[in-house]
Amino acid sequence: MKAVVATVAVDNTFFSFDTDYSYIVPNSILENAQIGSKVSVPFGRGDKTRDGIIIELVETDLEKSNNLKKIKSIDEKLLDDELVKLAVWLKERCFCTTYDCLKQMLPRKYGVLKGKSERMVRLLVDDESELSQVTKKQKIVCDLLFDIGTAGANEICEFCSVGISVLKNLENNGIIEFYSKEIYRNPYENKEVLDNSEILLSEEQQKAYLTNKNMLGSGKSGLLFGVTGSGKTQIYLKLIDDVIENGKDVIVLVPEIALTPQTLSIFHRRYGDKVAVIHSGLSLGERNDEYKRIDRGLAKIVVGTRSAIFAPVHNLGLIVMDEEQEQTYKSERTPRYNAKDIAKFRARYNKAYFLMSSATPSIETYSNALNGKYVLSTVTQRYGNAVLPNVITVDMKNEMKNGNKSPISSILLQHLTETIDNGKQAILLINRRGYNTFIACNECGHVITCPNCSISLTYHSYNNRLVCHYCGYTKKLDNICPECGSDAVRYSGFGTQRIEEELQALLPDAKILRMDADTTTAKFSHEKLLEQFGNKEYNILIGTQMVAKGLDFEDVTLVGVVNADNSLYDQNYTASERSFDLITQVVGRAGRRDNSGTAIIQTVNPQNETIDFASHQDYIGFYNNEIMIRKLMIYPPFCDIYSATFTGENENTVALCSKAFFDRLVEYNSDEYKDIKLVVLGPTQAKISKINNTYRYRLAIKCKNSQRIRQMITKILKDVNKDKVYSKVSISISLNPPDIS
Ligand SMILES: Nc1ncnc2c1ncn2[C@@H]1O[C@H](COP(=O)(O)OP(=O)(O)OP(=O)(O)O)[C@@H](O)[C@H]1O
Ligand SMILES: [Zn+2]
Repeated sequence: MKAVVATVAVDNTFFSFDTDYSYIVPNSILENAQIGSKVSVPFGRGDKTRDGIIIELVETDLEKSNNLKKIKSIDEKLLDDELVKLAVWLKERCFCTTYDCLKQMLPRKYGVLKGKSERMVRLLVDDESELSQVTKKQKIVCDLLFDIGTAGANEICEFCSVGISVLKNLENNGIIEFYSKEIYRNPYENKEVLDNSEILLSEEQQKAYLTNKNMLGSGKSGLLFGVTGSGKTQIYLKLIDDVIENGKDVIVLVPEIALTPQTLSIFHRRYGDKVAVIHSGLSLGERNDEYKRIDRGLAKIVVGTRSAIFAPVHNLGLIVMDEEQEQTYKSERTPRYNAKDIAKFRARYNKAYFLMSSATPSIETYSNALNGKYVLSTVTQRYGNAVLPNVITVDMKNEMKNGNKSPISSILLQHLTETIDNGKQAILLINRRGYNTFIACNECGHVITCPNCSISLTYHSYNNRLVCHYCGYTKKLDNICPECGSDAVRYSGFGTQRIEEELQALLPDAKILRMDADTTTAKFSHEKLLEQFGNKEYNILIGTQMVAKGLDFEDVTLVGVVNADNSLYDQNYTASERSFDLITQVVGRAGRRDNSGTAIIQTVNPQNETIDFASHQDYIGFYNNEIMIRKLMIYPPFCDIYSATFTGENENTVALCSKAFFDRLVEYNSDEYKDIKLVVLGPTQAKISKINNTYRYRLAIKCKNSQRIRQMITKILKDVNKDKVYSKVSISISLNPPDIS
């Protein structure tokens, strides 16, 4: 006698115990059992019912399967074979359970919900480790929000079977917040196609387009590298036209939906209701609707953030990743995947093509393009008559010497005045929000920091409070030093609010728009503010990095970087790359049409190489310099880095846990895993050693990523997890994270 045995990924199991669970498929449901089917299974000693997904089906002898439990009931097939294979592949790389991976692809899990709610809820914390004190019910709510970003308050109560008081308590603890949904303009309002005119490419654009067109159907990856304003969007729109014409589906990934309203509207105008949009601002109901439209083939083009890479398209032909260098493509939550790796997997599986696009590609990507792993296409000129802006670097040390104490140099002020007089617009980048960014006691030198985090507090003028940008702690402003009691507390450092105030004093008639996390608390107010700026209701837009990228405004002729030094001295190996990217991108916002543009970069280090390369928009120069440093110091792409982060409420236990991990690592590496070459950095306190009363330690392993090393790390994790002493420490492993400090 034969029996069919299913391998089932079961919900809510622990990584340390995760194996593949086998169940007998009873004859009564055999007909419906498929890979990707949702099932209910008995689990554990009490045989409690759990959800699961079938990931494999095999026929065996009945005797061999005698002691197996039986599947209780079966539901519809929720996932294509492709996505199930992807989950299994991902699980092997992300140190989590198969179900953790499947969950990324299972929006229909929430499919029972109907209706839209106006009152929305979103998380205020980024990391699960910050949730150590929540109740069981609160945890269910947080897990849901971690999965999907935001949801309606009613939806959450219904879905998690909790009362509104659970949400209220989470709100009181600063873990979630309520917001009204009205501010968000429904992207699907405008469903008709408004503009499907043929795109006429310039000669250079055409060449890049043809290179990529040749790659359709190859299963491979490519890089479209073109200076800011070179029309990369136009090139991939034309590719998308081709793919759609061939009856295939497209996924377009963007770094953040709220910051790319312009890109989104191009897609809506061109493809109408063939576009599905997936991002974390959708309610459960909306998300569910979008997945249905994709699944049924009504939507052919999925535009979305990182998680849209898991969209259930059935006939994938092309994946485009816009601004491929952005860190948002790397998930720092379980499963800690990089959307790029998923894109490569899906391109290979479907014989589709994966195209990355950027004016400032990541060092790894450009290196892969040079060594032939990716197909490289390049656009060196701006489209039409537009030229790259003229760049002026201002040495702020001289400004000081000449008696100008303002954060706005005289040259920048003069250009701002001229720009406004000419009826044009300016964008100013300032990297910090708030008013003063540094508060210390003149008497004893004490720096005022957050009581919950190892972070200095920022002064916000609008509510006259000190605020922690990590945990949201706030405190009323007073001038008394908490350490020595003197009233000599002084405020320094410039944030966006301070710059706004200074500018308004210098240019009383100017209409100034400030955009940062404080002015855009409602997620989609970005869109509205940008629209107002586009309608020329303002002369100057000032903001944090959210004003630096992707914007395409005809009348912006001046760009200013108020303090180019802010991000340069970060301890991370990616620091120069990030500064170069930010400065190049913001400079690239000026003079994108017929008007020539000017960019003014203020710095106290005019000799700094990164600033110099960025001011010339010299990516190749920057790359050649940076790749040498990476090679010398052995950093990616010359190695891979696994970083392990240890977090918990008791600092001593966290430190000991990181040490235990380290000891195991050394032990295994000198014995069973002797063949693996690696270098360990740490363990040490993380640069931000405490967030929301949770202590953080770090360890980094430089190595060559392989199945062997993943096996070794898995073994160490299981060992350490089994030790009860460390049961309250959570360990997360991430491959090549942008931040290892
Ligand atoms: N072939 C074309 N026909 C008409 N307009 C074009 C063409 N190519 C580019 N443009 C216009 O030039 C401007 C810049 O193009 P686009 O925004 O695509 O550049 P980009 O390379 O994506 O820039 P960035 O990297 O700075 O975001 C846009 O307003 C776009 O409409
Ligand atoms: Zn804090």
